[in-house]
Amino acid sequence: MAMLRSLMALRRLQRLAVAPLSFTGGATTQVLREMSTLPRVYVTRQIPPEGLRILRDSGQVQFELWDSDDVPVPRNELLQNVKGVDGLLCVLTEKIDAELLDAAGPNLKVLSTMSVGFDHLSLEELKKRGIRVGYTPEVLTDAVAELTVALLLATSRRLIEATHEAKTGGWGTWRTLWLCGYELANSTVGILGLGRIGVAIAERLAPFKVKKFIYTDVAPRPELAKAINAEYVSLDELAKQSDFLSVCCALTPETKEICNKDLFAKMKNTSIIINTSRGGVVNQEDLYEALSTGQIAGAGLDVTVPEPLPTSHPLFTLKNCVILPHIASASYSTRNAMSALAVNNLLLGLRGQPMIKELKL
Ligand SMILES: O=CC(=O)O
Repeated sequence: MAMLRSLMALRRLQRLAVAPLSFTGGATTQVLREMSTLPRVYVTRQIPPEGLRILRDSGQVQFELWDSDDVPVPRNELLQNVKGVDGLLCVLTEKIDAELLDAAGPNLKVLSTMSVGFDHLSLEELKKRGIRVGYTPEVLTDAVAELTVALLLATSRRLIEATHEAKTGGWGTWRTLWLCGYELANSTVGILGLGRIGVAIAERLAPFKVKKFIYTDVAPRPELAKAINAEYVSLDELAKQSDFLSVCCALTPETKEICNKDLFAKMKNTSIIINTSRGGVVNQEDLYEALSTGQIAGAGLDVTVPEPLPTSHPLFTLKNCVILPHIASASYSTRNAMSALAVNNLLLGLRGQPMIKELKL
């Protein structure tokens, strides 16, 4: 009888433990923390339903989540909410640094970020503490490549300017050179940082009759380059030869502001730069100068510093600069796949098993 009672109590506990808790620090949360022995997880954002379902159905953890997608968890609350957790699932708006890891304390074993980029994580601090890190590459490659092509065409064929003119009375008679842009046919496309995403972009651009693909990286990547018949060149040559320069590299100390006035000075005045990696790779003051003086023809940016870019930023005043609010991976299927992968990485990590996608620290 006693055994039956404890079994029933355990079942009840498990049900409670896997219910999503959107209250932070309330009495209910406190009671559940005290009752359950399952590993504790904090999720810093309301994640897409696929990931949430896996987390909820796993029965493996008790979790709390910041129940909003519109407002990131304030830093102070985050520091409070991570106290004592075993696992943390974050998105790219959270800075995971020594202060946060100290606030979490020694129980934290696994961090899973719902992003391919990891420049918001202090890898050194994570490594020092023996915390394993999961991330979400590959599942977003198609979406990012697709958006990059869309942004490239919107910029090179001046689509945003054109719809604005059509809507606001600028559309007069058909004119021979009005709203002319640059075409991909017979062009040279340069890729700064050749990885899966760079290859996927090139594969999509090739049918537009691109003449040549070139790329640069820390070293040649012959296996990847072979797939798209791309030639390895220096950064200087990349700047000089590219009609379209697609920035696809990770943000690291080496690539920080690698697109600066020296690089823009080497580019053709008919060239277009597209950045779907991280805003920090581009020096925005130098970019403004290059665009406003006609040193280069246009820029398409999905990423900026800071994000959101203030509406008063000078780059917003330029017709030849198309700015998107960091949406490269924003398709329903991809964001769901990212959330599922992030949750599975977390659960596997907490079980001490290899993650599906784990960063080597
Ligand atoms: O920018 C998006 C990501 O890193 O996933």
